[in-house]
Amino acid sequence: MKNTILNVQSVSKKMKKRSLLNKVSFSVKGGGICGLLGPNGAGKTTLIRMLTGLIKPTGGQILLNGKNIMTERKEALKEVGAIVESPIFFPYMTGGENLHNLARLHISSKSEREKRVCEVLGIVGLTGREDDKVRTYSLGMKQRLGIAQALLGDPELLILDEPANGLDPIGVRELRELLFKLKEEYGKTILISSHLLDELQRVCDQIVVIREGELMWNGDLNEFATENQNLEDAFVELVSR
Ligand SMILES: Nc1ncnc2c1ncn2[C@@H]1O[C@H](COP(=O)(O)OP(=O)(O)OP(=O)(O)O)[C@@H](O)[C@H]1O
Repeated sequence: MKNTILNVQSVSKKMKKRSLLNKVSFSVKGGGICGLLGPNGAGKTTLIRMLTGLIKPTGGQILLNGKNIMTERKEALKEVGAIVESPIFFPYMTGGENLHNLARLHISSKSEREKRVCEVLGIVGLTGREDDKVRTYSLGMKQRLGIAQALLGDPELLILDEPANGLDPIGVRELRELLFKLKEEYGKTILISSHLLDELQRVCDQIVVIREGELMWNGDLNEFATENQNLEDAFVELVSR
């Protein structure tokens, strides 16, 4: 039985008396890829911002690999690496320099830092391009550099908010292959939010759907999208009810 890496327990967020999320609960087991779906304004980014410690829930609990994000914040946040909205870089620095800068937050020893930067460049397929300035990178390369940044601290859970947005078909395929590699070779657990439902259907084991801040579905992809109904049809039917 695999450990639960992400446990969202009755999480709510209210802002200015408005309910953005209302008692949302679900969990994600280790080594799985979970798709977070919902129409525009459903609350996906709000949830992701809470899972990465950028904002606080107004109710409920979030456990990252068993650590409570509110009471054990530092330890809990070590378990997660994320790209929220777009990855942030210094465009006039090289990909390698961007990674080295960020690695200082995670690793104090210079030689260990250099080793980890080399490793993450290899994982995301950017070895050989680390001395090029980020402004010369394609969007696909920038997304992979963003994933390399998220991997620096070797987190159990990777959270990617709409990582495939704007990528061409080759970039989408490379991202897909990278996600499989992270899951299968490195044992990472991945939570991915996207509106590209065909793509989610190819990569996910689990699906979570929210609408207007409410949990609509949580379960195996194969239970949600059956042989007769693809993910897009099942999603549209669910959120149109
Ligand atoms: N700081 C804020 N103050 C008030 N309302 C907010 C704030 N941030 C987000 N919202 C509202 O919360 C709701 C959920 O927004 P959120 O960005 O989480 O949705 P989403 O599911 O990520 O949407 P999309 O698919 O369009 O990215 C929206 O109605 C949004 O207008």
